Amino acid sequence: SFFASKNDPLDRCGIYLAESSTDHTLGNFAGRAFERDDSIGSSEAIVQILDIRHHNMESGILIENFLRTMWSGDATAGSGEGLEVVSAVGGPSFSSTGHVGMINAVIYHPSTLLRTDSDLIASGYDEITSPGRGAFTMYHNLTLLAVDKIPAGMEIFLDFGAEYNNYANPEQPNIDDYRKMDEGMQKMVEFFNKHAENIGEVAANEVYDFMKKDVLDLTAEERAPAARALLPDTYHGLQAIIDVGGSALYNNPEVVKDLDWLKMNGYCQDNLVVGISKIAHAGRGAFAARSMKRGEVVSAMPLVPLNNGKDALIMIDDEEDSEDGDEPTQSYQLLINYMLEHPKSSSLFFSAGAMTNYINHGGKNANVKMIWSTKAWSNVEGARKTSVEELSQFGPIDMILELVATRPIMKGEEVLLDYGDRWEAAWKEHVRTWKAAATIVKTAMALNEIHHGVGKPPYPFPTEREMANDKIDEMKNVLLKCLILIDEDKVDRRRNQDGTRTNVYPWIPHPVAGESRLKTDSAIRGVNRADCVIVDRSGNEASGYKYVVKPSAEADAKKILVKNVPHYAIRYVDKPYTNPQYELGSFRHTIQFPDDIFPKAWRDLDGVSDSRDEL
Ligand SMILES: C[S@@+](CC[C@H](N)C(=O)[O-])C[C@H]1O[C@@H](n2cnc3c(N)ncnc32)[C@H](O)[C@@H]1O
Repeated sequence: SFFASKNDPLDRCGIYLAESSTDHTLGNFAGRAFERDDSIGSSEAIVQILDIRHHNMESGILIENFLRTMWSGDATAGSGEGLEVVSAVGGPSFSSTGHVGMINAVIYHPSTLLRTDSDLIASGYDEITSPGRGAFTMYHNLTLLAVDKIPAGMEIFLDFGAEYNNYANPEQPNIDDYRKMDEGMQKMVEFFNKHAENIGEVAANEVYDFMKKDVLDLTAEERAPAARALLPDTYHGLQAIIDVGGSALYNNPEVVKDLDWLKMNGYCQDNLVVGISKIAHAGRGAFAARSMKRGEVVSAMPLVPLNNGKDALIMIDDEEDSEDGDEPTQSYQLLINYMLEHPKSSSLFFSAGAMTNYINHGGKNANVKMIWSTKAWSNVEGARKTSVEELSQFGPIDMILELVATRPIMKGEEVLLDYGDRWEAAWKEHVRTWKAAATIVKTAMALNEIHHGVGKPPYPFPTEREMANDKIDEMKNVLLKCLILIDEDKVDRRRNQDGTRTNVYPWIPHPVAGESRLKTDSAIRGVNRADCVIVDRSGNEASGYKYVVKPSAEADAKKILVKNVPHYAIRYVDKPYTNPQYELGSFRHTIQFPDDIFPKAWRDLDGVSDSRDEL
């Protein structure tokens, strides 16, 4: 099962949170070696924040510092939820840094797009009748993907795109300089091993200098200075660089930390795995990946403050017809259910811990509690003395809460926190008064389950022509998305009856081997995710289904077809603004920040603000 096995890699921590080697900012470090295309860490929850800039156009609330710590909806497969989607995530996807020379991982949007919800549905969750409808996120399974070999102890560096502003800087080696020079050095070592003895030391050094100056100037052109800086003084130094794992690691030894140091000074980021909560209607939950002792840190939660948070998370429905003079309807973003609140503070706090966003309310059955971090590399004391208005001077590295076990936790046990009495009362009231809408419209989750249910045979997607008319109403809230990368070199040009031509490209799998840039682009920026229409289908249940699709996002859609698209690369997604998380009447409540640890300096309200719970 999920948790079993003696030499389970889960028994060793796979990734640690600590201070980055690059700056006073958070970083993540490999707890073991990773191969290219391995996934790193656990599968995170994603909370999609919708049109937040639009909803704050008139509020005057400063939200940019908060948003800067979030991903764009493109990176998490959520950009189709609305006009502007920003994604709140925790864990290594949140707390890793970037580096122009040493990108070794990407946030991998197909992991989320291709998620399944069979476990949730099998647990008895009924999306129509559950009072949990719209109260927890439907986005999960976000993972990091290694795009390079990563030695144990090395910092995880993500491609944020922004590093590429520095990509052309000739003073600074970039990822391709490192890679090409490593290849070159390998060849040089082979050359000198073979010939140095015969030609003698003087001639060998002359050859080396010739390669280093003239050959490099000719081949690396404007990258020559950056590339040359990576080469040792004499050819004798080449082998040592190859031996440590290449020029990037040789020139930046500080990016690899000692595993014992990490164990002592870092926070393990994969102590928790996701599963279906044991609590009815709660959705997913966090479960212990390994047994933990009382007092042990289960996970760390770096906090991101959002000033005037409750107001900033209000959505105003300005589409609604207000002819009758009614005020436009207001509701809260789903994110509020994932935020910490203290009644005496105007600030809310997003906790970006590894898997901590999955932790449910356990009331008296809670087995973890929050305490402040005392790590030497953090400056919690400084942040705690600063007023909420000034808090943005501090990064999440200085606002770390530890979730510690209040009793021994067994491997496989659900980890639960006490959200507070007011939360519990609000949830009880919600369950008492909640009524299911009479809806026959299915969500993407329900439809994907038909075609991709785990443990069920694949059920074919209908072609455009086969789409039954009586299904159209039921399907009106969803769109088809295909993961598409095409092999441009293998185009097949067909002449149509009307004289036009159609280009038919073969589909290629992703992740793709080869060029790093294409790989990171398609992984994180959603460039291989397109609206699509199914034109034809072949295969059967036993052999699997293959499709011919029309990528309708292409301007020239009519004239492009993609063939051999496998069944798994096709998914339904919800149309904008139809996900249950936007429905009025969905449960909304913050998590209580424990009073005994809430800093005095952050208390800027008088505290009689319970009425703010209601909109
Ligand atoms: C921070 S999230 C916890 C993770 C969430 N279960 C998920 O699947 O993403 C908080 C939300 O989880 C659900 N939840 C947490 N504890 C619960 C409980 N004891 N009973 C019912 N729902 C709960 C509620 O929908 C709440 O708004």
